[in-house]
Amino acid sequence: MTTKLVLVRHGQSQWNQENRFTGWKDVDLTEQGRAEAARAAELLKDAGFEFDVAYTSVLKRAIRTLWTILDGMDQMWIPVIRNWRLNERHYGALQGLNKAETAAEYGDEQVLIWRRSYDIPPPALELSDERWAGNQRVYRDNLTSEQIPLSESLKDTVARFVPYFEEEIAPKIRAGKQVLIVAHGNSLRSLVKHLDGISDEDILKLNIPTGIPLVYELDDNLKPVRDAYYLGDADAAEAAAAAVANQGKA
Ligand SMILES: O=C(O)[C@@H](CO)OP(=O)(O)O
Repeated sequence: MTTKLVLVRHGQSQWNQENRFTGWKDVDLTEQGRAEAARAAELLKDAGFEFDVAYTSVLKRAIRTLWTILDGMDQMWIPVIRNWRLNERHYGALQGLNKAETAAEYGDEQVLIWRRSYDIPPPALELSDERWAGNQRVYRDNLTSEQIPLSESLKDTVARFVPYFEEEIAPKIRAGKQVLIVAHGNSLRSLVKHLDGISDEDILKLNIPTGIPLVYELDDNLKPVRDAYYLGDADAAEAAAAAVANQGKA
């Protein structure tokens, strides 16, 4: 049996627009981001998707994207599960800084390592930093202090998200349920790495554009039976991914 799994990165956020490292900062969608989410709904509706369950993070840019997609598809009734394990990779002390300005200060190469390397985390937050996620009820009440990151590499994101995917989401896909996951650039990179078996080196080159549904067709072992593909205009998706790559240049 082949089952489809759809991944969507949230639409453009306020800090995407301002080109700032975002991570766990809970910024909302821009008008353009809302329009991207509405367009994603159209593409999914036109392709005939009927979802059984949806997963998202506890960050509003992803939640609102999911709401907009389900609203546009008239499938708002399906179960929605929010979990912090789908959150964006924590960007540590870089959260809030402008990416191009950071590249001008530290160099494009260093910013590429912070943004895209597999196992090198950005500089860590101090526990006393007001940006520390433990100051917010959503994390203080639901996570242990060890689970609240001060910074995360992609490897750390894989370690918190992929086991959740395997334990919670994979059984639904194996049972033939049509699953929608709305998450973030780097949390989705960690899942794509897992599904496609991308090496630690090659994952550096992978960029995911905002608001364009990425479709996987998976066999019973959750191996892709063909390359995953973006719905809609493939050239536009490729150009949007290239633009994401360029955000970290001076
Ligand atoms: O800022 C972030 O949290 C992410 C996603 O928006 O950015 P980047 O593409 O630089 O990893």
